[in-house]
Amino acid sequence: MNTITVDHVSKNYRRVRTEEGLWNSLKSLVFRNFETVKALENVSFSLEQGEMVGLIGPNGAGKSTLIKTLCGLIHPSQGTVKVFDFKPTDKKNAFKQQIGVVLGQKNQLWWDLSPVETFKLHQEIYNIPEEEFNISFQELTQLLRVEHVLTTPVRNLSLGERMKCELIASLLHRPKILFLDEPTIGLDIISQKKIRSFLKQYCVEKKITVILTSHYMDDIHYLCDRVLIMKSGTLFYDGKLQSIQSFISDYKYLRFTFKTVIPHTINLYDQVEEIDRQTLVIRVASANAKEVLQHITSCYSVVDYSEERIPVQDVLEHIFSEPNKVSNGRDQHEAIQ
Ligand SMILES: Nc1ncnc2c1ncn2[C@@H]1O[C@H](COP(=O)(O)OP(=O)(O)OP(=O)(O)O)[C@@H](O)[C@H]1O
Repeated sequence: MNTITVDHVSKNYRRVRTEEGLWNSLKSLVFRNFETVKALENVSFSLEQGEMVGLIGPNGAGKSTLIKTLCGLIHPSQGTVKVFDFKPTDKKNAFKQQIGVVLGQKNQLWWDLSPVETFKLHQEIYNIPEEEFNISFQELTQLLRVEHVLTTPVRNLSLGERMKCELIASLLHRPKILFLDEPTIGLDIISQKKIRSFLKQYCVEKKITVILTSHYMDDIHYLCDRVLIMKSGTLFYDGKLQSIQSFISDYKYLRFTFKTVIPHTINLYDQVEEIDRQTLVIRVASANAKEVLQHITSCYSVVDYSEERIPVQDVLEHIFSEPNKVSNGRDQHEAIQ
């Protein structure tokens, strides 16, 4: 069953455009020039119950706009969004009960209250029965190991402790969908790992549908099989994370291990990715790979050779820096058909 259906959604913002200079700034107080920003353009996809999906893209790609549209915070300019059977912008209480939101850069915890006081407030807001609240509270605080900070004012908590409490606040009412916008931002590696493994364990067990926005690819790798890549407001790619490596077919990585130290005479071709005493990894255009391979193996003493998959990070860099070329489908391969 689909929990989220986004059907040909576009969102345009109108914003004031001011020209440079004092005179133009003054003039714009009276005569306003507006420009339209296409933050989302014809975006369609659907998610099934329990799917964990990574939403990635460069700055300004439209990720936050999409999350806000799904939460009902903004109206789409065109198209429809359905979350279960709800239209998010109707903001029905029954809809709000189904979603949890964590925005890494914004607090939902009250700064001067302790976490437990905010959790009690959430109990009131979401009308959570006492017994249900106690069970969720125990389970979440134990899993995230925050029992020792529950009565400390939020302003005195570390970033990691605060983020764990943010997660608890968003899950106490047992939502079926969780929107996570940069949940590990600014955390040290150990705290990032703890939050990731908690999310994996908890969300898989409870079959919670998760949309995760993160600039840390480790989060996406660990938690999401499927990724939605946004670029300039369009859904550029929708498919398995592993499949994006085959997205770039125009170059390859070749790894050579030489019998002796790499000779100075060697032509390093397109690009050296890694070079050590006896090891060389080069990035070559796929069309030239065979010729390069033949040349190196015939001219030099190579003891080992392999073709390597292009790291996901490099594929993304390539996608983000390329001029827009939309591949809007379930998977790159499906999209092209
Ligand atoms: N309230 C707004 N009014 C006008 N333009 C906006 C508004 N909010 C966002 N935009 C514009 O819409 C585009 C998409 O912005 P959005 O915040 O959705 O991108 P994003 O992918 O979340 O970026 P980031 O990774 O930097 O958070 C950007 O060009 C942004 O300047």
